[in-house]
Amino acid sequence: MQADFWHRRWQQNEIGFHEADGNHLLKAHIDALTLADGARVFVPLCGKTRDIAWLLSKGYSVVGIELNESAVLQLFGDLNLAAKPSSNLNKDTGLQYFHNTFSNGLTLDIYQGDFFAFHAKVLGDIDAVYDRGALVALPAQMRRQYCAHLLNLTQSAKQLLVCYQYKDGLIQGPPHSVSHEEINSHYRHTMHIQELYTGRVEGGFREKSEVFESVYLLCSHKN
Ligand SMILES: C[S@@+](CC[C@H](N)C(=O)[O-])C[C@H]1O[C@@H](n2cnc3c(N)ncnc32)[C@H](O)[C@@H]1O
Repeated sequence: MQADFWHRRWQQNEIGFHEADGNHLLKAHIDALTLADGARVFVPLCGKTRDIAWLLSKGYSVVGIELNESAVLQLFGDLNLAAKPSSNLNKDTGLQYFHNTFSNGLTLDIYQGDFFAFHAKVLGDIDAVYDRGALVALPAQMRRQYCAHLLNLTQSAKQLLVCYQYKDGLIQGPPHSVSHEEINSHYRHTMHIQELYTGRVEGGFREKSEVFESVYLLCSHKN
């Protein structure tokens, strides 16, 4: 059901969530993640986000997962890279794998398929998570499962999380409104949650101006 919704969006090119210049909050707050050169950043539900190009340009490797094949092909096309799946469907997960190693040694690994079928051993080691448009893309009943799976997959890696908030019924999600309280309820047991920024979304969404965006830094209690 959910999958059909997203495949239709991509097929009909209804991708208003895609930002031609990437996300300004990532650029403003990346330093909060204190990443080492060459760090590997996981971008769940990545679409064809230009944030991947930006992360690569800053010297980070990127691993992403995206449901829709056309989105993955467009992502590689936008990066002027050949998009050839490296192997057939992974038998355990049903995921296709697209890979590129750049001349500077950075890597881009994109898995195409269902995030909920992704395994920690396929993902490998990562240093941080960047979630923009992933948690907020999912309906309320899936968000708890998403957060639990994300923590599991990434062994509670530190995370930069971008969320939107608006009054009930102002617009029809996605993006869904995800409150600070809800983020606490998903992550506080495992992660320390720091709100780095909240402000109005410039230009609003669908002609509604009362929409706010927030950035959170999540760090495991263990670190
Ligand atoms: C709102 S878009 C955000 C994309 C990207 N993060 C961005 O900021 O442009 C959500 C994306 O999640 C993908 N998606 C939805 N459910 C998914 C799932 N279960 N597994 C993998 N990707 C999924 C959709 O196809 C869509 O491209």
